[in-house]
Amino acid sequence: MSTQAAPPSGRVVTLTANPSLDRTLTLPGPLERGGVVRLAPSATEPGGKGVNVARAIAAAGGDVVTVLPAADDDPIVAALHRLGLPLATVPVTTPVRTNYTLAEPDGTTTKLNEPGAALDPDTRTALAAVLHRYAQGARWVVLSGSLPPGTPVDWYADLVRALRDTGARIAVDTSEAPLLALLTAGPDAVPDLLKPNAEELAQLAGVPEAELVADRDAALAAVGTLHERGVAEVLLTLGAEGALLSSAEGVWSAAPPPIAVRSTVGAGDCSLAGHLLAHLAGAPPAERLRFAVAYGAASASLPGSAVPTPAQVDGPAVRVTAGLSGSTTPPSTAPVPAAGRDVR
Ligand SMILES: O=P(O)(O)OC[C@@]1(O)O[C@H](CO)[C@@H](O)[C@@H]1O
Repeated sequence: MSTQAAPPSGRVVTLTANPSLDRTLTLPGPLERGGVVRLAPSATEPGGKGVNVARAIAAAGGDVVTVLPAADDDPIVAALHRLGLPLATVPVTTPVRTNYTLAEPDGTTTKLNEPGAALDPDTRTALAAVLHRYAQGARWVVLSGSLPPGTPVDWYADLVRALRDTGARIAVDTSEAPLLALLTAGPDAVPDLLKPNAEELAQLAGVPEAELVADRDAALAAVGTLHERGVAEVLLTLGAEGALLSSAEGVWSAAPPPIAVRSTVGAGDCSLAGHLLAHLAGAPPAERLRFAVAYGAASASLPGSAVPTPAQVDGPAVRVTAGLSGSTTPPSTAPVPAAGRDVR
């Protein structure tokens, strides 16, 4: 169990352009395709990557606002109100998608994500305006998750450019075409922090995912290609293998404590939240990584898309190493926990 040395200071604003209601189906045994499965009662939680980041930050007492498209009477709005999460919605006429998680007893997590409804150009413009307004004076803006169908793949790049005059740092966690578009959009569209997982980095670097997970030098070389494109800080989450943080200040790697994995959904989002909470508390890079891994592990040990409270996060249990094979960095005054495979 761990608490931060200082409380998080400053606002975080997250955007979830393609939010979801996450329905977790808990299977009594291994999935048998073609059979009838009698489920335990299932739970539904508000989700989408930016929503999860915001929930974890709010649970730690951080100042956070989450921006999303949703009708006022959409169940996700009521669910977020119940959690007390400050939100700014742009109204739409289509319901928020439902994403399904199949959770098997051995911790295997299978995700079935609906595409979500398309956003019309006016809604996109309104989302960008709301985001810009809340970003004024914020410390971080987080752009997370897939883009709804039909959204130009370079929309995140446009948002990064538009947000620059707010002075907020910008973190991005996305995948596939939007991630590629972001990294090829030019130097004025580069985020301050990128949080790929091994699969995403492998796609970007053209290297097999297994190689990145097994070989830290290969992972570091691939991360280097992101720095070459101007990304200042990279948080590479490696599921059960921990994570790596790289910036001009150096490189740190961290291994999570052994945990019983219940659901890896949202573990990557919680890792990003842990990093941001540590940054807001003034923690140095090694501690930011410690918090990232500790939060990811705590998330993976919880069911469904649940996010941990600080009391569930065990920072000192995370082994942080300076460099790839250097000496272990003991916890400073700050703490936190880490992850199973980070399923999108
Ligand atoms: O379809 P996307 O936007 O890539 O991911 C959506 C999603 O899988 O991400 C979160 C976990 O990271 C879940 O809450 C949500 O269902």
